[in-house]
Amino acid sequence: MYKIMIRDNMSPIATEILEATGKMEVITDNDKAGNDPKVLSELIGEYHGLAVRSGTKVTREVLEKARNLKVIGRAGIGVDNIDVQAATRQGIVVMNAPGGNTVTTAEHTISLMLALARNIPQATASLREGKWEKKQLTGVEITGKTLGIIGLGHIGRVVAERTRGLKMNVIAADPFVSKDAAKALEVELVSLDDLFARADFITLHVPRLKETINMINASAISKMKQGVRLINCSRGEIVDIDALYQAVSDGHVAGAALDVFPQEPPDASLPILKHPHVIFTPHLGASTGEAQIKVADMIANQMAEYLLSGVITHAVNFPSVSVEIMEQLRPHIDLAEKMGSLMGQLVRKVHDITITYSGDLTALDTRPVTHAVLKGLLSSFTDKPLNYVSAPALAEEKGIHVREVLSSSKDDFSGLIKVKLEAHEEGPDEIWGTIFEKKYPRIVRLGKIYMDAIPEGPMIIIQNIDKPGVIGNVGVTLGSNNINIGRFQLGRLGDRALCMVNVDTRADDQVIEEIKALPNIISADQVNL
Ligand SMILES: NC(=O)C1=CN([C@@H]2O[C@H](COP(=O)(O)OP(=O)(O)OC[C@H]3O[C@@H](n4cnc5c(N)ncnc54)[C@H](O)[C@@H]3O)[C@@H](O)[C@H]2O)C=CC1
Ligand SMILES: O=C(O)C(=O)COP(=O)(O)O
Repeated sequence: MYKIMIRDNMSPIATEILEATGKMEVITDNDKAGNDPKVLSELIGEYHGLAVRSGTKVTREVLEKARNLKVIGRAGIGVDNIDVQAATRQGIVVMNAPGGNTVTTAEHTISLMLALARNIPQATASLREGKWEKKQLTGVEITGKTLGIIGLGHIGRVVAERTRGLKMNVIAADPFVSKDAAKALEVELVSLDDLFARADFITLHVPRLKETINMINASAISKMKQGVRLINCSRGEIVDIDALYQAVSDGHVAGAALDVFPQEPPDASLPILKHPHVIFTPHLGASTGEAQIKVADMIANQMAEYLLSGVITHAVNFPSVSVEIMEQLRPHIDLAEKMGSLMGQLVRKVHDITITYSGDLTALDTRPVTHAVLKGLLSSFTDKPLNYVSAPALAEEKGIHVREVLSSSKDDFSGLIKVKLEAHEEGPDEIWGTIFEKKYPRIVRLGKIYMDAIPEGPMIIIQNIDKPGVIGNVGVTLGSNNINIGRFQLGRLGDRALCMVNVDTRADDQVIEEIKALPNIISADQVNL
């Protein structure tokens, strides 16, 4: 049974989906850990899965205690409340649910823009106080006004489409969107400075990144039109809240609508909370029944699929692969891990790896196969627990440079994986592998010598001078030590030969030393695959 903790008032559909697998015990914990990572750290140890929204801070401190955790599911988009780097290093998959709350958040943005334009929250409060302030609460029309969208991604695009229908002139700044893509949306793509200079309303839809934190600061605001109105449904840290307060106070910014805050919930003493031209919602962008069902349904299914079948979708720290592609990749992933492992056991202190894919493999997403090579290779370099998620992070930590190449060269195999190492030591620097008949793994070359070897179980790899008697001597040595040979594969190039011997039981070090001492032997190593 897997133990899953669900937090942050997620839709109950998540629990239903996970429990329906019959293999998961779900604990809903909305209160116990509150917002305090210390309390969560004490609880997390026994859980295999954790599902959260934005309320839970999954910090390094929490992750250090998460010894059984395999997956964190974010029922929403932003994963900035999760230390993804620390999770990756620990091999924990972090998944989100892109698209599930897009429309709802775009609709909230437009609601806030209209409420801001027509002073609706202020008018409600005024009436509640028994006043009738028609003159003071006069608003502005949005028709014909220019809306500047910063971040033309999922949400930005829905906002663009809907606000064009409201007869706004929509411009956008996003360095990662092409002019053609924007044109297809009938949006004019402009520079950030241009957007600041032209927009009557500005709405933010960028992720929280080091480049976007405080992007709306005093200097940015000074480039905006007098009387601009700002809407923030992205993340609180994108706006320098003190600079915004200053700008609404001196009238440069006519008003602002904030759904998100640098600290959530914000301290009640935050000055901007009292400003009459600023309206607020408590991070409600994604809070509709419809969106919450969609994101909870997505994340629960993704988490179950990963825990039960190893299929990873919408992970932010691992390439996402569909079930069908995973089925095609699976034999290659297993082979790649064995190839990496074999090389890791033969050659230590690697500093550069080039993995070349050719044939059928080039049509697939080969990134998971690369992760498998690294996992196999690095498992013999570390005693830390390692999996497909953490392997690239560990390679980076060890300063190993990894290069992936898709080759169109026609080899004699339908799909070929070549792993070439630059190592600090002597030894075969290259291994080639393929899959026969869609399921049988084969090593077809080691170093410069072609082979036909099955990578499984204990194997003895021998390099020798190609002279008579070597095979007989190796056979006698293994036989006299009661080690049965399963397969004995040979290859040669010039006067050099290579034996890859599958043995039924692992040989003691002393047997390997005996083989090394035989005539014409250059090297003998035992690996376990
Ligand atoms: N208030 C709420 O409840 C919600 C808030 N969000 C926030 O909204 C953000 C955006 O969500 P999506 O549209 O789904 O994400 P997305 O990833 O589809 O779009 C983000 C866009 O920002 C652009 N971008 C990145 N850096 C930029 C920069 N320096 N300048 C301009 N553009 C830049 C990207 O190219 C991308 O097109 C999320 O990251 C999340 O933080 C998301 C859902 C609900
Ligand atoms: O999906 C996101 O990024 C959101 O900000 C939504 O947050 P929530 O799940 O409503 O706490």
